[in-house]
Amino acid sequence: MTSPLVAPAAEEAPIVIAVENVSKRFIIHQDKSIKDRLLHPNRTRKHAEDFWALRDLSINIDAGNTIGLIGPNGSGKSTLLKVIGGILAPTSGRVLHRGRIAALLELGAGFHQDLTGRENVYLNASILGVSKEETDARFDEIVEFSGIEKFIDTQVKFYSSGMYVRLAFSVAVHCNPDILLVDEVLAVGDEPFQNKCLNKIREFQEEGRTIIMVTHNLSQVTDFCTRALVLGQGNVIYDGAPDDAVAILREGFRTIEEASVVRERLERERAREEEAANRHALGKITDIRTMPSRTPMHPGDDLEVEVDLEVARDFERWNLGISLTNGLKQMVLMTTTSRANPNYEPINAGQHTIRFALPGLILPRGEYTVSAAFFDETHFEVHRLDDAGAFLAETDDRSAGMQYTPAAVTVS
Ligand SMILES: Nc1ncnc2c1ncn2[C@@H]1O[C@H](COP(=O)(O)OP(=O)(O)OP(=O)(O)O)[C@@H](O)[C@H]1O
Repeated sequence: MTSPLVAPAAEEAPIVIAVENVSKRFIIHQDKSIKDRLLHPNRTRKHAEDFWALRDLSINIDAGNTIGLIGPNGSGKSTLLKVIGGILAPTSGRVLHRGRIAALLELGAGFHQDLTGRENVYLNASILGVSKEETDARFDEIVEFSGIEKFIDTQVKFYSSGMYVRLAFSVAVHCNPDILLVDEVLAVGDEPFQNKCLNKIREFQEEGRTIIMVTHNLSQVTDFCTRALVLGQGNVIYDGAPDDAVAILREGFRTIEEASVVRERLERERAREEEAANRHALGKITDIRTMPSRTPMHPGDDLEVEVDLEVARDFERWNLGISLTNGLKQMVLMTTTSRANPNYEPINAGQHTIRFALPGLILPRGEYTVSAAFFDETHFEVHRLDDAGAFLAETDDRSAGMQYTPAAVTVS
């Protein structure tokens, strides 16, 4: 059973729940096959089989964390939560905890069917260790939060599942728990109530309380949890960052080995992203200016493009490309420093302006923009700036399309 942790921990966030080598066995009774029954008619119709819902789990949970327990159906989430809450005894191992636990587990658990909502509030609160006087003081708040004032004196057997959850959640959160255990039950409430509960959970987080939630709503895990455990066949197959836990679950992995393959891949991806972010920080295109020899431009006019570049280190080899795009988002021309001048110089850390001269452009009528991208020695795109420096081109309409030419015609 769950027992109080004895020695207070010295570190800042003490361990409030310690699951130590917990296993849970259920005995499943199954009907025997027809053959078995014919061969042994006098024996019982059922045979018992051991089923291990939890297999030697050890988990420490620090105060102030919000833990998401996720995993496929039947992976042991609810069983683990019940063992932590002291509702189920582990077959072996033990759970230690510090502080008051409020558990919102199975629908209606802890509620007595023949008692009214009011009576159940007192019953539930007393199970959570709250005195009658304290419950008296909080009663109105509990009922108001639940939003079921009209039914508070009705026997709970007439409640809808949503009404149960409203009252049970309200009692649990108003009993000042240090640790709140929430099973999927919240999904039963309507959306406004779910939001109210989630806001309450946020409040609890800010107050430094510990929350463990079982949910199939994976966005709740990434939005709310500071840590997530993925269970698979009674084992913890992942314990760590909520984003990774969700990725592992989404990819359908069920064993520790399979999950570790994904974890390694995620770590590699993260390292690559980090490296890319570091490299992106090395250069920035801050401005692009276009200077046509005439505005609007006419066929045969020259265009100058200036790109302001700021780099955080020296670059021996580098490249900067510009492209002209028309109003249909088609690239009509591109060039780079390496194309325009294969012998261009290295650049030092600091500010630079790169000038491109584009003489004698013959552009169809329309609006154009310029994009620029800066590449390092490995051709990695450090930074790009799209669709800056707009300018207009004008023609005498002697031709149309992707090209302009001053078309002439004779008829013979
Ligand atoms: N009282 C019980 N008797 C026998 N088997 C049980 C009992 N409670 C749970 N189990 C079995 O233990 C396994 C784990 O169940 P549990 O409810 O913990 O899973 P879960 O991960 O919460 O699943 P779900 O996502 O479907 O809620 C299941 O195979 C279930 O059938």
